[in-house]
Amino acid sequence: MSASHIKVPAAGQKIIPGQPIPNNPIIPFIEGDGIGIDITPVMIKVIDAAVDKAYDGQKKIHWMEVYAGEKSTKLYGPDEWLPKETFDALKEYSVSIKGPMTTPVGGGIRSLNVALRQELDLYQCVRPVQYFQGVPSPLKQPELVNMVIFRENTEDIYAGIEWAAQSEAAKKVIKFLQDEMGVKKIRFPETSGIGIKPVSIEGTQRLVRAAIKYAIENDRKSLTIVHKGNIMKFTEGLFRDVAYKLAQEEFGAELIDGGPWCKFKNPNTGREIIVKDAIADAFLQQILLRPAEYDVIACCNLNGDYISDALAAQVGGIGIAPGANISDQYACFEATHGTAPKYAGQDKVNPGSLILSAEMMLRHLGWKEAADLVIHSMEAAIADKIVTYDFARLMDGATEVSCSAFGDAMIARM
Ligand SMILES: NC(=O)C1=CN([C@@H]2O[C@H](COP(=O)(O)OP(=O)(O)OC[C@H]3O[C@@H](n4cnc5c(N)ncnc54)[C@H](OP(=O)(O)O)[C@@H]3O)[C@@H](O)[C@H]2O)C=CC1
Ligand SMILES: O=C(O)CCC(=O)C(=O)O
Ligand SMILES: [Mg+2]
Repeated sequence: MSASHIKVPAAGQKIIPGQPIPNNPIIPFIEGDGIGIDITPVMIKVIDAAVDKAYDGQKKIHWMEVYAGEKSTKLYGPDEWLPKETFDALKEYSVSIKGPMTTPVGGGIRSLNVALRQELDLYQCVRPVQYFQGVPSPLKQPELVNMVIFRENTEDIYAGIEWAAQSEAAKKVIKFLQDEMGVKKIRFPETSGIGIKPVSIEGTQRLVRAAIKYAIENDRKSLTIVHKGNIMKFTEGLFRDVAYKLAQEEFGAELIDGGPWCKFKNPNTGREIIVKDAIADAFLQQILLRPAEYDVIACCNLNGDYISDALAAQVGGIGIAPGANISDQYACFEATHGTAPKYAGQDKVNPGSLILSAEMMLRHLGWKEAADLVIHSMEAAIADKIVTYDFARLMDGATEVSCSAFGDAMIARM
């Protein structure tokens, strides 16, 4: 067994699900690879300042570093990408935040990000996409973009069940498909890699249920089920059908003009919530041309990955796109973007995405006042045109500042 490297902060208290949030919670964080080294300390500094200011020193997060990715291999040993004590800490302390982690393309290790989501069963990937006044955008009316993506986070082709072309395993699977399943459509069976796309009724139900509850609690006007069910009938098509059925059976939605669209009244506000669907390719053009028509989005894992970055681009890019991975017990907050390796260690990139992920975390803890301060100070810095390179290159008259200076500009405006 490898040595322990996690130092538990002496003064903090554990968050225990179902119990009130202590004033001094211990929050584990993973610094992350690549630009993790730049954005994570800035996020911590900004969040500490917001909490201190909002609660006059009465509340304080006790950050506890836990290790994954490249940093972990240096501490624990060359093959220790996700040590057991990291998993254990993320579970034990229940609310955490992480920087991005590298996944090599083609070969090498499988995604540590995906492994974490699977191991903790963080089945909801929640990514709000909203416009901040003054942010550069390719849209004429970016203020019309206000969506929240609920991406299924544990299933789909993203789960990484696949076999390399020409491997014994791929040959075996292809032979099984041909001999026992009557499959005749594999165009080049000798040289095909094979991937499996599991999409389940339970997995879809729990994700869509969470999305609809969110729509109710936040008085949103519609839920759009985004899928490619015309082509992948028994996976993406299943996702669509199960989502509609759940809206009807659990939330009392009634068909509109014979369906499949349906609607129900928000029990809290009496406002109608429309449940509709869109095929993923057409959806990607609609969100550019008619963003106001979309609100809460529910989709399978891979579609959610693509939609997240595409939508982020409409309101400033992935430098400012936050996210949360949530289960019924645990929550692990993380930016939408990756490790942007060419910028690593340059104190250059936008820390906004991770800061806004932490802002979601503050709201999750019920620390609304501190979360509001984060939003207001970011809006104020952007309004003063003090921005990192990604915004500066698209804005007239902007002052380009470093990653850490942007954090300081936020703190100065709290
Ligand atoms: N959850 C996670 O941990 C994720 C991990 N990854 C991993 O990250 C690695 C790199 O992936 P890659 O495809 O390059 O995608 P990245 O998201 O890392 O970066 C793509 C581009 O997005 C822009 N960008 C990203 N982050 C920021 C930021 N904070 N501020 C400003 N601009 C930013 C940059 O654009 P520009 O060049 O125009 O300046 C960058 O080159 C891969 O190994 C991938 O698997 C990817 C996504 C999520
Ligand atoms: O795990 C990775 O490397 C990529 C993950 C990703 O792009 C995402 O979850 O949005
Ligand atoms: Mg992605």
